[in-house]
Amino acid sequence: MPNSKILIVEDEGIIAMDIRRQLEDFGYEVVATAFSGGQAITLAEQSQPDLVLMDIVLKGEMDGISAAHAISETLRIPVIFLTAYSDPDTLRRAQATGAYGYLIKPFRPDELHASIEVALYKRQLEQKLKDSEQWFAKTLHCISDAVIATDGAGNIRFMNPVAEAAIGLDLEHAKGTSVEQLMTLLNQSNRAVMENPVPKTLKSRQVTSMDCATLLVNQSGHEFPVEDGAAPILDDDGSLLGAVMVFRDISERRRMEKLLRESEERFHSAFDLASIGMALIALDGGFLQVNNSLMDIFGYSKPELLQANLQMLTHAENTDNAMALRLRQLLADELPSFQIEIECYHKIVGKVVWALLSGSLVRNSDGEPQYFILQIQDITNRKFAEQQLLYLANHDPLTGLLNREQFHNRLTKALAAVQRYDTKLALMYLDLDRFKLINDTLGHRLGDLLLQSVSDRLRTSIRAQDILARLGGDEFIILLSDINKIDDAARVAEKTIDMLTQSYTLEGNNIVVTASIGISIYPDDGKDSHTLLMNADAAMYLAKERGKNNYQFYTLAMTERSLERMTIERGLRRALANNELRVHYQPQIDLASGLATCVEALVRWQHPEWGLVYPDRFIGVAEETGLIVPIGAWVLSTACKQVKSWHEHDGPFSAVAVNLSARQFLENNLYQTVKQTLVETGLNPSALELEITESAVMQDPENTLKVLQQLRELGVTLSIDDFGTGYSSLTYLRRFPVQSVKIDQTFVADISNDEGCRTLVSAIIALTHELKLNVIAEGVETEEQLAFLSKQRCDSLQGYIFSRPETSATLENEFKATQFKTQLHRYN
Ligand SMILES: Nc1nc2c(ncn2[C@@H]2O[C@@H]3COP(=O)(O)O[C@H]4[C@@H](O)[C@H](n5cnc6c(=O)[nH]c(N)nc65)O[C@@H]4COP(=O)(O)O[C@H]3[C@H]2O)c(=O)[nH]1
Repeated sequence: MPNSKILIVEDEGIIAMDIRRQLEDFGYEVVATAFSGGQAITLAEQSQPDLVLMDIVLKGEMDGISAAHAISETLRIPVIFLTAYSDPDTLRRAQATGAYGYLIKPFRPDELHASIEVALYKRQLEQKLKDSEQWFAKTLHCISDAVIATDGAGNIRFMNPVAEAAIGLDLEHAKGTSVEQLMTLLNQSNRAVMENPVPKTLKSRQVTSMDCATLLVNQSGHEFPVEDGAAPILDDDGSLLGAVMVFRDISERRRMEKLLRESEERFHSAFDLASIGMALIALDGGFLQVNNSLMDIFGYSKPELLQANLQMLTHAENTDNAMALRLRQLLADELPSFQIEIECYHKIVGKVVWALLSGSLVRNSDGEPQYFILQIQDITNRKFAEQQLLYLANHDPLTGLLNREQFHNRLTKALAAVQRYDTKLALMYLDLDRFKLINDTLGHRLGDLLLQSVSDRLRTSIRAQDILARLGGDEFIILLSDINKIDDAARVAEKTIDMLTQSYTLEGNNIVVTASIGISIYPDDGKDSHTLLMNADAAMYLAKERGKNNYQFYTLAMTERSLERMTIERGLRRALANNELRVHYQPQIDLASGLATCVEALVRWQHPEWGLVYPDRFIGVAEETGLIVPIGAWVLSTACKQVKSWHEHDGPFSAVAVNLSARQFLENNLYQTVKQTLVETGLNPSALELEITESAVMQDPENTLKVLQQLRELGVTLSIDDFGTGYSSLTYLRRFPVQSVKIDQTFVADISNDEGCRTLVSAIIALTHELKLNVIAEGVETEEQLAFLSKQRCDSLQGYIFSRPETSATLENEFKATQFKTQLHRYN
């Protein structure tokens, strides 16, 4: 190894120089020459040679052996002794220093060269071995497994730090001890002592694994699960040198496994016992796992479900659309999870299950899709309740027809659709005539049955594209779509009226009902739902006014009338509050005496702008709106006060006739109002006559009869007004406690020119007298009428011929009853 650095230690200068020369010839570098032991140590320290050539006998206190000892011990530099002495004692001492060679002087240069080369090579091998050992030692230090190496007898030679920690003893103390003494191995399940793998391996020369359920009990009594085993260490020729045992503490792994097991168990029990349905679904839709609730929800057993796929439960369209889309989105990572409500099949054919389905996708650690997790909640009851609520919100509970709000929606939609085409729509507003009467006389139950039967008939009569609704009470509405001509709507209205007027047999009662229909046409009578409905309603009112049981089309005049009606209604409310109402009185003349004792009270409205307004203009609105009730009460009270005042102040009249409208009879407290008025005014009931029209009586004959009887018991006189215009039912005349009948002025007006009318008036007077009732004729204007009525022995007369209705003051001042006496005597 040329260029190796060599230190020469030789106290003989010539010999040292000779050796130097030889060394340099061999190509070595001589770093220094020392002449004593002390100098050798110092120079070795400074020059760090690869080799020291050391003479044993040196001048001074320290010989070469002592110096070599110090150099190899502290500086680990190999030393070759050069000496002339080879006695055994010197050799032994030299050997003890670990010398790399020993050359006896005189030696040949080639001997020196060979000794140096051998020493340097040996030194190099030792260094490599040391490096390798260090490398192994470091590696064993770093690995996380415990490593124990033993000799052939199983005694410890090496332990890495992990093994030291596991055993609870360091290498220094453990070295030489049998591995079996340092650890006990137990079977984890029965705690039986197990054979250590090291002796086993040493015996068998085979690799031995530990049972996986092995517990290691270490020096401190601490025990923990371990795994792995032992392997034999054999040299190149197969001789057994020892065994190496490698093991690891698997407590943490066991703990993790336990946690995982527990977590899986928790998942399984949560999965199996969850109150909502749960399923793991393969990517192709097949069921991988299902829980008990899922089976309950759909009625299938676990095996049935596990052989099936999601499609079996869901409606085809769900699987194709919403649900399939969501699953695809999960796979494409476009959604983290989803929730949808879908309609599913139950095992029982025809049974529907509504499910709230929440889904997510499970991926593995590489992000690859594994399976879907679905949670399925049975929301059938909620869904049905919602549908029920929706149905109730949109339908009339009695008839099942659409209600007002829903009709509005449909109408608005129909209008939006029809605007694109040039077609017409017709709105038929239908109201049953005198339904209240049926309801009140036959009871609400039958009333309801009638409404249901009417609905059924209407339902069957309309076409699929038409819309039928009940607006409330006895009001129905029909939207006829696709009307080409207005006549089409008229035909439907006629047919509807015919169909509805066929009698109904309800719980043994034969009931006949008629209907009034108002029709408005889109776009002629309005372009929006509100206007069309309002106008159909106005037309329906016209149908009512025109005798009911007919249909009317909307006209512009109706709008004007309805505006007027609204103005009057507003005005009347104000009139009551502002005391704008007046009562005028028209005398009634007794034919026999020629005296006027009774007057009829007639209401007027002193309008601040319009002047004096007559009842024909506002009584109808007052009746429709119910304002007639307070107005009627006011007129009654005013009239009673007036007559009372005449009684007290010797006035011209002793009795008054007051009109009552049908609406007042429908109010429950009419009797109380009359009674209280009489009490408050102090008027004798015999001085009060109440006039009711025939039609008012007929609206609710039973109730009217009851009230009339009560009023009669009070002592007031009762009279039938406008007789002859309505039913003219003699049966009622007989049954009702009335004292007089008033022939309607239309008959009186026709007396002069209508023979038939004269006959009718004569018959009414004769029949009424037969029934022992008084007859009064109103609207007497001419002498001819006066003469005829006198001749027919009409009891009393009223009309312009005697006096127009006047204020009480006017009558008090101007009315002269006596002047009629002579006039009447002409006809008596
Ligand atoms: N053409 C003509 N008409 C005559 C003649 N003599 C009297 N009249 C009118 O005939 C109507 C008689 O009253 P009615 O039949 O009860 O008819 C009354 C009555 O039904 C109703 N009415 C008036 N006041 C009240 C009231 O206080 N309450 C109620 N409920 N209705 C009333 O209004 C209707 C109209 O009242 P008015 O306009 O005051 O009209 C009165 C009166 O002015 C005549 O010779 N020729």
